[in-house]
Amino acid sequence: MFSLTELLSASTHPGYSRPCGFPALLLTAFLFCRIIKTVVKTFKYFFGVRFEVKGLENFEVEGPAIIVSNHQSILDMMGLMEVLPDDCVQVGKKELMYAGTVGLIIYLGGVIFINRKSTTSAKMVMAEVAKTMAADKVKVWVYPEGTRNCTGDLLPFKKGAFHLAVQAQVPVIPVVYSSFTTFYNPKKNLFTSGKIKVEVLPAIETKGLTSGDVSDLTDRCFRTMRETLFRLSGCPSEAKDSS
Ligand SMILES: CCCCCCCCCCCCCCCC(=O)SCCNC(=O)CCNC(=O)[C@H](O)C(C)(C)COP(=O)(O)OP(=O)(O)OC[C@H]1O[C@@H](n2cnc3c(N)ncnc32)[C@H](O)[C@@H]1OP(=O)(O)O
Ligand SMILES: CCCCCCCC/C=C\CCCCCCCC(=O)OC[C@@H](O)COP(=O)(O)O
Repeated sequence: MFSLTELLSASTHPGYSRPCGFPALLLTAFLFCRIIKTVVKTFKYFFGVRFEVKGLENFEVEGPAIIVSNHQSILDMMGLMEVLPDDCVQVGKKELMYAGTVGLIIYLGGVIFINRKSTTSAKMVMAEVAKTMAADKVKVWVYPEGTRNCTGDLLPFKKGAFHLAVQAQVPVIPVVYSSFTTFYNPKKNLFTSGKIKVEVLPAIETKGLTSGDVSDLTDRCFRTMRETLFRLSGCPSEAKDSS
């Protein structure tokens, strides 16, 4: 079994054999994230983006948790830094690691890389995270849509985050960002000034749940987050449901 620290350094290598010392990497990642957070939190003033955050107290669960949120664009990185708990790492696609300096920074920031093209490999990495996140006392942030989506609605959720929560028997904390559609053009990556509402929702417990409950848990989170997305974006859910 590997500690999350080892996994962070080895998750991109088959067999996870790269050895690593005491939690230096994890601690470095947390420290690094704090610095990144401080820097990125200033970006909003240059970009004219405002954040209105509610429900931060819902992060205050005892021990680790899985955080799931909607993922619309690169702008989410600003939104992420507005609320990111200090003891949290993200799950990201492995391609990001090869993105030059940004890749290196993300790597040092503690991102757990998965291969989306190989369910078996992604499941293996996540199973290791499930085993070790309690010992390492970390929260893990997953984008359950599995890709960026700026349509004003949610894509169907992938199940990895929810398997992870059930395997680790830790709560799921949904976080919802209002739609960027009114001020962001994803094709041109252009945006005007705008306000993003963020809501951290109450934790959903998974104690006692088994793999047979994962689909229901996924649906429950999806419905709650979709309702919240429509509410925060000021768009009536009835209209969306009938489309
Ligand atoms: C300069 C600044 C620097 C800053 C430095 C600091 C950090 C700065 C922030 C960086 C931030 C990065 C942000 C990255 C943002 C992305 O990279 S988002 C993209 C990557 N993330 C994801 O894809 C996560 C979501 N995806 C999943 O969870 C997917 O389920 C997986 C694990 C990838 C698998 O993919 P899939 O096969 O397409 O998915 P799915 O249909 O859910 O599963 C297939 C089957 O396997 C089962 N299954 C899935 N997962 C599991 C599992 N874990 N265990 C058992 N069974 C499973 C399912 O139940 C399903 O079976 P059935 O229920 O249908 O029978
Ligand atoms: C355009 C202005 C941008 C302002 C915000 C700058 C914030 C900078 C903070 C950190 C930058 C480095 C982190 C980059 C992480 C990129 C995360 C991302 O969005 O990856 C895409 C991935 O999820 C899904 O990929 P696809 O949608 O499937 O392909």
